[in-house]
Amino acid sequence: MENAGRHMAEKISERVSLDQHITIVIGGGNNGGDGFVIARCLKEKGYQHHACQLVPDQKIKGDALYHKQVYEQFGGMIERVETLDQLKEKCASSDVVVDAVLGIGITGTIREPLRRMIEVINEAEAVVFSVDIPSGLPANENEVVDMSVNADYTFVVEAPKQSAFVEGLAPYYGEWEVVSIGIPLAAFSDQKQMRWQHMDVQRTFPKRTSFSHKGSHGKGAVVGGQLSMPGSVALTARAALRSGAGLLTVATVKDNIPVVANQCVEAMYHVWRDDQGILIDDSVSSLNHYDAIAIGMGMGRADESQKLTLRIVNEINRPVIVDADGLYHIKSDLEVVRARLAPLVITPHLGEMAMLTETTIAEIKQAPFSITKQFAQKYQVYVVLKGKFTIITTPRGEQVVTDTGNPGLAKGGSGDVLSGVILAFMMQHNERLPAIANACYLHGLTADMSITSGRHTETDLLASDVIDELSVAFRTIV
Ligand SMILES: NC(=O)C1=CN([C@@H]2O[C@H](COP(=O)(O)OP(=O)(O)OC[C@H]3O[C@@H](n4cnc5c(N)ncnc54)[C@H](OP(=O)(O)O)[C@@H]3O)[C@@H](O)[C@H]2O)[C@@H](O)CC1
Ligand SMILES: [K+]
Repeated sequence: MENAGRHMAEKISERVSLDQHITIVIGGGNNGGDGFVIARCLKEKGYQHHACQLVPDQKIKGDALYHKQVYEQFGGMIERVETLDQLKEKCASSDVVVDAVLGIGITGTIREPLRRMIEVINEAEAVVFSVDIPSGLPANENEVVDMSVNADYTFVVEAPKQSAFVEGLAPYYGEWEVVSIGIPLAAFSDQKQMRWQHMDVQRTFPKRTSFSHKGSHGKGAVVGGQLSMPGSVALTARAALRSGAGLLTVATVKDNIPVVANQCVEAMYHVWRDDQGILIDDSVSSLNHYDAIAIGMGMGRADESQKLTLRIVNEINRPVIVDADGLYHIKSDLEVVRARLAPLVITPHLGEMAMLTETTIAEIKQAPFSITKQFAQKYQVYVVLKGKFTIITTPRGEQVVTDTGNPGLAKGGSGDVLSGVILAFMMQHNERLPAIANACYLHGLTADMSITSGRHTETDLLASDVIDELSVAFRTIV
């Protein structure tokens, strides 16, 4: 509590000047305890502040009581705020409100008078900094907001909670950052998701050596494309080559080859359907010679495509990434997926995940972590649930989140590019989770950097621009 409060006071002082007035609103649990530490640290720094206790004295116990007493011993004054009018007056005379009323220990609907007090905080013009979580907001997904502080900024203790990544709940946090208090992540319950960050990419990204040759970076294959959609496989292939694939073969229908080859001269080509549209048998078995295979992009939903997808999932003992139309094909026989032993990565967006799990998009938005975890564990697959936050789940149920990317990626072709980056990274990395998480992180970072650099806007950014800009993001980690 001392560490948490001290770090948060430090963060507050980076954003608030000494002539601004701060009110710290304090509740009865350990979240309130953090509030007493913050009040003492801000006092030490010379801030004009009011520490307002919103609950009766008997509610302050344990560590929180200890820190209340320490604050008082330092000459701090605690004001007991009981009425809404008293709270309104305090908020009106403050530039900043520090919200230490309720943390992750809430149960049930928010009781009075705190409920109306939260409304008062939200009506105030002051900037609101929430301690750990906006007061009243559920920490986990799949819960509804009864009454919550609408924070401008939240200092999350040690690890973000699920609600920070759930569409309907995330906005209450405002901007947020993690305040580390030196507790290992493993000590947290699994409701606290791990955000995959830049330092994780730097830590896990494989190094290329000067003795590298094309074979040592893996041979990959991209299987997909039908006559009306040659672009998808080309995007996946180019993204894979730009992401370090040593050798890449595109298996597509015959008439596509000249079109795709024109866009991707570095790849090799293979026909998977003959002139009558019939699957060529040895095109499946030959895939066992590759280090990883991506399938489904621009593939169409014809029977032959379905047959090919299911045969690859069933017969190929190399890592396989299934995207786009391939996801519809595996849905037709998920038992083949469950029976498969080699790694399978699926990369659905919300609609595809709803289709796979026979739920609705609204249900997935409400409980993305538990729905994907259930599916990943049941079918023993890696799931990349794409969205504003991308949730990556392993067959064992471990989950990480990447939060790079922007609306510029919400366009046709982005998924094809991501599949190509995942394919290439899986060819170069022995561990699956870092390979996939690094791909998602860097794909999003590329889109972000294309916009912050001023070279593109969210409106004009194309999937092929992201391929061309990958080097900018890669340069930040090598
Ligand atoms: N995790 C860590 O390692 C660390 C955690 N830390 C901090 O501890 C926080 C969690 O603390 P916590 O467990 O004491 O719970 P907390 O959120 O303060 O809530 C309890 C209070 O809320 C009240 N209350 C409950 N429901 C209510 C309702 N519906 N409506 C109204 N009131 C309600 C309840 O009242 P009661 O039921 O007793 O009447 C009680 O007073 C965490 O968020 C972080 O800030 C850090 O200090 C450092 C290390
Ligand atoms: K809070």
